[in-house]
Amino acid sequence: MEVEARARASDDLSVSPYDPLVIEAVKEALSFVGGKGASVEVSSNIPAGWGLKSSSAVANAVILAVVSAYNRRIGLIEATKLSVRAARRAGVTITGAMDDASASMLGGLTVTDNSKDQLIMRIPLPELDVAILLPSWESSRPKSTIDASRLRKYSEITDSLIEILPSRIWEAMTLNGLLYSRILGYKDDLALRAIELGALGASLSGTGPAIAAVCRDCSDVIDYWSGFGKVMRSRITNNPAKIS
Ligand SMILES: Nc1ncnc2c1ncn2[C@@H]1O[C@H](COP(=O)(O)OP(=O)(O)O)[C@@H](O)[C@H]1O
Ligand SMILES: O=C(O)C1=C[C@@H](OP(=O)(O)O)[C@@H](O)[C@H](O)C1
Repeated sequence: MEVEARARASDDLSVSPYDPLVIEAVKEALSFVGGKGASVEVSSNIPAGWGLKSSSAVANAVILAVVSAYNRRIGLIEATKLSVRAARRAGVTITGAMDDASASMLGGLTVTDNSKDQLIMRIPLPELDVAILLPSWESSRPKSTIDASRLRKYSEITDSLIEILPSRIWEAMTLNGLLYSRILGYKDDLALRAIELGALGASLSGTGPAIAAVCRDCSDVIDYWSGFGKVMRSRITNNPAKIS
């Protein structure tokens, strides 16, 4: 799944689609390069508002495109920090989501402290098969519908799963997903069924409602999940964001 942003330096600001996050990301990049304006177009095949952190990928792509339109260079971690700031300003995140933004920017698995916008570790992953289900009875949800203060009450438990990394990544994914499904009121039976069908890990994705499974071969999970909504197939990547 990919986001592409094309940018041209200009004297004013024009963005397509016209979206608060895209505007905030352009502004962050302009303030980094000291530029006046940019014309930016974004295209993405990541469904927005399903827990797949489409916003991190969009903000990352916009930052890199605008910086490069001004013929400037930026480190990927610094670019991620600008992207997180844009996401906070646009109100599309609870914590800033440095975890998701850095994973999208750097590839692989990243562990972060979102309260400090700090990258703690990056772990390369086997480039396994991934199934994603958008359940037909659910719909996309804005982040503002989530009670962040209630989620924070579980942070000791979710943080404890970091201790089983890097050896037990898929188990941590599954346990984290079970807990978040329960807290946020989603059914967890389809993730559990994926485990029974051979997935290494299966879980609510982010704050949902999408569900994701990681497998050596997700064909059986995809056949089963197809009866419950739209299934997308992807692959884990360790590749960083590309500037071309
Ligand atoms: N293709 C896109 N073009 C422009 N903005 C997008 C696009 N996809 C996502 N976004 C931005 O990301 C936001 C959704 O992100 P978010 O609420 O974090 O949901 P999720 O992480 O579940 O995808 C949208 O409101 C929009 O600001
Ligand atoms: O907004 C946030 O701070 C977060 C949202 C979640 O992602 P989604 O937006 O994809 O649900 C989650 O994965 C991430 O760790 C933190």
